[in-house]
Amino acid sequence: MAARSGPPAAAVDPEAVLSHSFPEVSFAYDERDVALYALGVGACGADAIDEKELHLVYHRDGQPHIKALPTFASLFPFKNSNGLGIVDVPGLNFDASLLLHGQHYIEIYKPIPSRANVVNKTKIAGLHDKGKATILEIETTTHVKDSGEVLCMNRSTIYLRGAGGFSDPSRPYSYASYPTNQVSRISIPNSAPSAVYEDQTQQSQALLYRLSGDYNPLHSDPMVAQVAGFTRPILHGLSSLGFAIRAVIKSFCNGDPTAVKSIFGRFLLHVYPGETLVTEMWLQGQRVLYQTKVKERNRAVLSGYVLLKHIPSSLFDRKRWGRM
Ligand SMILES: CCCCCCC[C@@H](O)CC(=O)SCCNC(=O)CCNC(=O)[C@H](O)C(C)(C)COP(=O)(O)OP(=O)(O)OC[C@H]1O[C@@H](n2cnc3c(N)ncnc32)[C@H](O)[C@@H]1OP(=O)(O)O
Repeated sequence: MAARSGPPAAAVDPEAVLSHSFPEVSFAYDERDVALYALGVGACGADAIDEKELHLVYHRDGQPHIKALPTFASLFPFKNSNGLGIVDVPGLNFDASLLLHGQHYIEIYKPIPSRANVVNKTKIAGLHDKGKATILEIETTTHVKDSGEVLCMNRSTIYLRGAGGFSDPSRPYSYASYPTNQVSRISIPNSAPSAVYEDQTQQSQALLYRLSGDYNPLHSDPMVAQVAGFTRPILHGLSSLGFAIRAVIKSFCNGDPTAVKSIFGRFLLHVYPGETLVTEMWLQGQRVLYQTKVKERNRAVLSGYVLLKHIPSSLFDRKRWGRM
């Protein structure tokens, strides 16, 4: 994504932003993309023959195709033109070097195939003036090109630091086209988590993850990271989300990536590649609440929930015995 030069002009014209329509975008992906993504979110990172994860990166001849993680779908919005497709939105002036990913929501309607020709339809789903920042929400629905079957929907919440203050502070502008309770910040239970999963990110994690399609230099260029206020390049929010959702799938779905219906995550703080992610999880009916902390700094960096299609029967016993 190219940064605009100079400070943002009086930042946002909501009418112009909301009337923008995005072009449809077609693209294809295959198993190589699916496997590369899985490595970028740590699959088999601790054990190259992990029986709950090898199917995410490899399949032997005669076996079914490798399986796509549900969060593989989070890459689809990055196929939109001009990076994220937001650089050219009229009436939206912002400094791209200050952009952060704030939240992400995914609905999965069909298991994500390991290869497909697909089409993105994108629209603006939200715009909020937070004074010091503007929040822009982009919704991308992806369907299979030939059949028209709808696969998934991504709603990306983008936090544009320094671009707010375009409305009356006593009645700040806020628009959303969806029920906001889908993505409200979750409260972490006081009880002990049902499961805890620890994962080590690699120093090269962001350099590997970017090859899946988010080439924002914030994650690779030390100078750009410094301008954005970080001591060094930070990990993509969607890579951290991928780590957390892998933890849920391993802990509650016996490694089956098709068991997930929807996913929500709020990025609370940046992660530096090389840090250790500890994901605590609480099973509440079909929902798994989670919170991911960076072990080295003991800070929460991500929290949210995963809605499962059903509670796997193997969990009934484990639930009875409490903590896994
Ligand atoms: C199409 C695909 C698009 C995807 C684009 C992504 C491109 C990627 O390359 C970019 C990345 O991956 S960046 C890395 C991942 N993200 C991060 O590391 C951000 C971590 N979070 C933060 O730093 C702070 O929460 C921060 C800075 C976000 C907010 O902190 P503060 O400024 O201190 O905010 P605060 O004063 O607490 O709150 C102000 C108002 O904003 C709301 N808010 C806060 N954090 C939010 C968040 N994470 N997401 C959404 N909204 C958020 C608050 O609720 C508050 O609003 P209100 O006053 O109405 O309650």
